[in-house]
Amino acid sequence: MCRCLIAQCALVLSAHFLQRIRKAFLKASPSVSLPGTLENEARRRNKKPKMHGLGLGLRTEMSGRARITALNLLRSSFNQSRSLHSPAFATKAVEDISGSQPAEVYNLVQGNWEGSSTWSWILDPLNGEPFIKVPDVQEEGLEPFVESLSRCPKYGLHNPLRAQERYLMFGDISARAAHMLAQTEVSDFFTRLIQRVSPKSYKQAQAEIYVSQKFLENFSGDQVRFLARSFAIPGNHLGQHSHGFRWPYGPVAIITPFNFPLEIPLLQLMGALYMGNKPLLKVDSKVSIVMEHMLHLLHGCGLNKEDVDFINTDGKAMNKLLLEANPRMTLFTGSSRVAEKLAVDLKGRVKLEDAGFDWKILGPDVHEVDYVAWVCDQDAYACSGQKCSAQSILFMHENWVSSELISKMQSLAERRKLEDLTVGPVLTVTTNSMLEHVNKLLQIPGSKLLFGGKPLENHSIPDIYGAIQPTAVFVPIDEILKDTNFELVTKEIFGPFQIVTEYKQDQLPKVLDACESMHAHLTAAVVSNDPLFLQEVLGRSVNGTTYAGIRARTTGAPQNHWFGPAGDPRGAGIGTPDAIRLVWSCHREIIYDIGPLPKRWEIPPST
Ligand SMILES: NC(=O)c1ccc[n+]([C@@H]2O[C@H](COP(=O)([O-])OP(=O)(O)OC[C@H]3O[C@@H](n4cnc5c(N)ncnc54)[C@H](O)[C@@H]3O)[C@@H](O)[C@H]2O)c1
Repeated sequence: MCRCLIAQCALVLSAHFLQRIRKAFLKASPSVSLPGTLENEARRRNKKPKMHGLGLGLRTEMSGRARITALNLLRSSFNQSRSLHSPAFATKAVEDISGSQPAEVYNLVQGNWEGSSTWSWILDPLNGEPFIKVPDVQEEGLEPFVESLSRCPKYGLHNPLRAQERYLMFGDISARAAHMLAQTEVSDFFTRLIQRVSPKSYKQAQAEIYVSQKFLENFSGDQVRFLARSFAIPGNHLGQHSHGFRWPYGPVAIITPFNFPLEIPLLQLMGALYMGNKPLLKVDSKVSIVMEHMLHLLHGCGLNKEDVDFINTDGKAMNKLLLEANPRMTLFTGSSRVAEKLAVDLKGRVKLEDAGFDWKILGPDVHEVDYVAWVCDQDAYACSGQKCSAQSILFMHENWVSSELISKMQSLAERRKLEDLTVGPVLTVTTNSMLEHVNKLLQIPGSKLLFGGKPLENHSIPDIYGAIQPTAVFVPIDEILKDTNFELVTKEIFGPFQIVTEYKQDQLPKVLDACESMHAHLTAAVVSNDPLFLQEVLGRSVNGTTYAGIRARTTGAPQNHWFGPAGDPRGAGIGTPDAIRLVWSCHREIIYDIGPLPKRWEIPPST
């Protein structure tokens, strides 16, 4: 009762405070619109915001730096006023974000939340309405980000010999953030926010929160300093010993794609911070609203605002920023095309998590058909196939052909529906290009459509995105291996699509040749409990995250095991202590040699 009264008073007071700030803000700068009210303001003055077509959507011209301090103030008071209804860091309730009530995202640079002179609109993947306004920093607006990164020395914000208390600080921040993410209200907020921008089922979106929460728990307390564990080796004489340290890179950049709006950027960001780096984070603008909110949460948990910069811009401007700011290391997660470009532009100072063309081989022992069919369905079609670990090709041993595997996979695929987002918009491949790909495959002799292959119906997903039924195309193994077909068949389609093929007992070498020839070696699954079969396949393949056994899957990047490609020295990892150490720190050896000199030491002859 008493608590309820206090809460009501707090609500009235914070609403009152917000109102005062708004009035003061408008008085100080009458030509400026408040967050979320640009359109209202423009309407009031009988003017439309200026818009130009740009990539995904539209741009609007906004006023400059003068309003920023007031905006920062307003945003923090707005947060306070919402805190009784939504998580305190939420700038808008998820269900309110829409064409009529668009959300706005801000950049964070040198400790300040800022807008940009140019903005772009993100289109709602479910109905095409412009629903999130995001800064679109142009090349001439990069300077503050370059300047901010340049302030961080190469020896980082902390390292094993300096500012050691920050290791403990990050342990505390992680503990608090883990606690926050464990709250149902917070977890539900992030789950639904992810669903809004990267449509996937509630369970799939929630898995990102779960993994992030467990990851933060894992690095609570003293675990951050344990990441920087060093070692010492006795030297050659008295006073000499060598110490191997995990040293930060200092200024670093993180670039992440749209498909895991929280998990990928958060885990990489925290890893970078734990090891003493200052990261500049760029998340695909389509989904950056999620990390913007996570940064608010982290600030609430004690993260210094100057420790991370956050930019919303397109790939071209980001590329330029990297060349100008010259981060000591860039972690890139995304397509192989961009990965290869950055590797050259940044002269190899990169770690890469790029495309996946992930294979699954079913061995000779046929059992648990229902289970295997269900895992195939999840691997190929959950998140509408938009996981880098999605099952791209299924090699079936001949013994599985007479089982009901394919028909079971088909019925599972047909259960998927747009209403619960078990199938939904594909954000980087259009319907036409996916269907065109299917048609090209069907020209290959012996190939056939197993199921799917049609556009989704009765929806308002805009044409810039894709919408097709979960689809499987059969292509004979001998045809796959032909030079004329191999590239086409092994092209990653980042949507609900897979290739299926079968092999005879004596054709296993052909299957392994196909896997060897693929250029991406991210995830794989060997579905068999036959130890000799497992040994043969595992010993002749390379994929970085490989599941083996009758329950094997291709997807799954939990915090408890390494996830990343193998076979490439530039390959990064995510999630585990090893991944963090490999990606976010380098080895430094300090050889202490303090003497004393041996008694009666004399200068020896030159050598
Ligand atoms: N290996 C992994 O862990 C992993 C995880 C998720 C996604 N992926 C891959 O990501 C791809 C899907 O994402 P996408 O199509 O959006 O990828 P993408 O390469 O087009 O974009 C990824 C990010 O890079 C930015 N970017 C684009 N060009 C850039 C440039 N020249 N310089 C700097 N930044 C640039 C984008 O704005 C985005 O933030 C798939 O190939 C998928 O397999 C890999």
